[in-house]
Amino acid sequence: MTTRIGVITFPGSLDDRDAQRAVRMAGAEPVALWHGDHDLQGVDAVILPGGFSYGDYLRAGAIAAVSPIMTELKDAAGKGMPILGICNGFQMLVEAHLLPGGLIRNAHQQFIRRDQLLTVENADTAWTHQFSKGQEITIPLKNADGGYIADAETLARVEGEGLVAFRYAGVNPNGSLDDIAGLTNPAGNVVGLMPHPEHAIEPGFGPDTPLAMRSGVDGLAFFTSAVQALQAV
Ligand SMILES: NC(=O)CC[C@H](N)C(=O)O
Repeated sequence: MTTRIGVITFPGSLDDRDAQRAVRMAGAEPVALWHGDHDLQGVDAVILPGGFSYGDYLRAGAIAAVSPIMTELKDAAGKGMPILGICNGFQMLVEAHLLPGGLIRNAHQQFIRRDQLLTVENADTAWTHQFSKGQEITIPLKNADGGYIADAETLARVEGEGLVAFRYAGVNPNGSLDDIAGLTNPAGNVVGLMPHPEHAIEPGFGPDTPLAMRSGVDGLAFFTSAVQALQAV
């Protein structure tokens, strides 16, 4: 049976089409979902895409986190559905308390765009199991509000329970605590990260370092991991 992965579009989403394309390239059927509907259309997994939902008013992701479809999304998350939040989608997941902590303005106060080296810290989630722990991958980063924060107690829990999915390697581009670039929930079905795997799925369209040095396709395994996990059920 075809795996169907929904991508929710919010007012101000930018990367929903790119996420749909990544789903298609991973061998699944993308399903366009709308933030204002109370309906996940029976999909097997959901992606919250990057962008500037609601213009990043209040805080990035804060208004999207209380939009109608989040009721159904939270319910599905609790039942184990694979959910991936990319950049603005990661911001939504923390604002919706599906992942712990918060995301604030980059420490240097600038929007940043760079090809970012990451270390895979948790390869035991629905979206990362085709990687191996300690693997280094390059994924594009482009945001203004990527600084990860958490109080001491939350950070100790995040580290102690192995909820760090990705860390920035080489440089910390935004002042994130413990170099945290992405998180998983304890069950491993909900994953969020600031970099954009959907922009690194095809040679020539990914990170802009010489292709001889880097494949530019490190992002594809996020999507094929979820498809494989769902097809194994
Ligand atoms: N690329 C994005 O998704 C941007 C996310 C968010 N609006 C920020 O600037 O931090």
